[in-house]
Amino acid sequence: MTDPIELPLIDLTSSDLDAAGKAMLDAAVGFGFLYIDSRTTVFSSTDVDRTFGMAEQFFKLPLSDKVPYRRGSDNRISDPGALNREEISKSGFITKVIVQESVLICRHRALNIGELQDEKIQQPLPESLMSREADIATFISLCNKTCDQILRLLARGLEVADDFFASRHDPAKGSTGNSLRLLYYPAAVSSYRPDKDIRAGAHSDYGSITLLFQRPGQPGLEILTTDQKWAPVPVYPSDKADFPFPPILVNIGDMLSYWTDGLLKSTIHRVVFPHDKQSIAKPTPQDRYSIAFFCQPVGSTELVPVPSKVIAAHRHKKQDTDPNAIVGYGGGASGLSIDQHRLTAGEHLQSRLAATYITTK
Ligand SMILES: O=C(O)CCC(=O)C(=O)O
Ligand SMILES: [Fe+2]
Repeated sequence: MTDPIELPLIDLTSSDLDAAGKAMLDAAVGFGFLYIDSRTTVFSSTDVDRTFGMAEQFFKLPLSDKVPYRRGSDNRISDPGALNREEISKSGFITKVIVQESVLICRHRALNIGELQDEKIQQPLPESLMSREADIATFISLCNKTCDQILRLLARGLEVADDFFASRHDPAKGSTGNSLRLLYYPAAVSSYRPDKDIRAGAHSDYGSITLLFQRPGQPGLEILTTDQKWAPVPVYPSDKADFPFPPILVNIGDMLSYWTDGLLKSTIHRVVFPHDKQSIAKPTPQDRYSIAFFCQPVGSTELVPVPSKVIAAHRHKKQDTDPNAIVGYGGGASGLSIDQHRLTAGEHLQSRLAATYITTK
């Protein structure tokens, strides 16, 4: 097995914005993944613990109470009924999914909460969550604030206006398709097949950035390194400080990678049953809970070229090795989709969602 990966730990409150922007950009270019130091975020440990508490309460409901909240085609309605049944086929993901077999069983349960409107939940949810609407709204607004801080630092690193990305992700400007996903990965059971079973299959995320909250002692995420090896991502970085809660793991999604002509990496990742913790031969196979927040631009945002010299330099370098590469200023190749109109963020997301979910009745 590959050694755990050492990801950079980024401080969101640094007064040296140029240095913080450069550190953020280097991590996004080098790994596509990074930690945000939880001592420097807008979240308190109470905000995080409370949301995990809601997730535990929800996933402990009897199955019959959860089935009505299965996901609809708009990616908003929840999906907890997909108990061990979510299937990802070889053709399911457009290019990036890696599966050993045509069908892989992903052992997780997820509840997607779509964008709120006026702090109100827009989908049916069980009473135990509906009654916590204000807490959910608070958590989502802290996630949005964190994404805003990250996008500003990335813009600083790319040497464009600080609000280049942030203003295009402002939920006040229109619907974004942002979503909060509560995830539960049950511990291995006796029928667990170490060579076949996986908790979440290999994939890249679709949007701009994803925030991932994890629990102490519940690892499982792995990323595919440039030499095509799976490297575990520890819940805590090796220089373990006194964090109030595990650092927020951030990864770049396909859209931001496309938008920056591939400079920022949308890295393939998966969730496994870590052998040391999850083998059923061990006395206590463990559950894993995580919370993901998927951040996207306002749907109508045209993925216009990013006027960044850093991206231009990256493209020129690519062109040196491939004379047919198109040189531009961000925007994904020439910034135009195949039918020659500028792709919007909403179109980009819909094309990925449509290709991913297979209805399994
Ligand atoms: O739960 C995790 O650790 C990762 C989840 C994930 O990658 C996803 O939902 O896209
Ligand atoms: Fe993911």
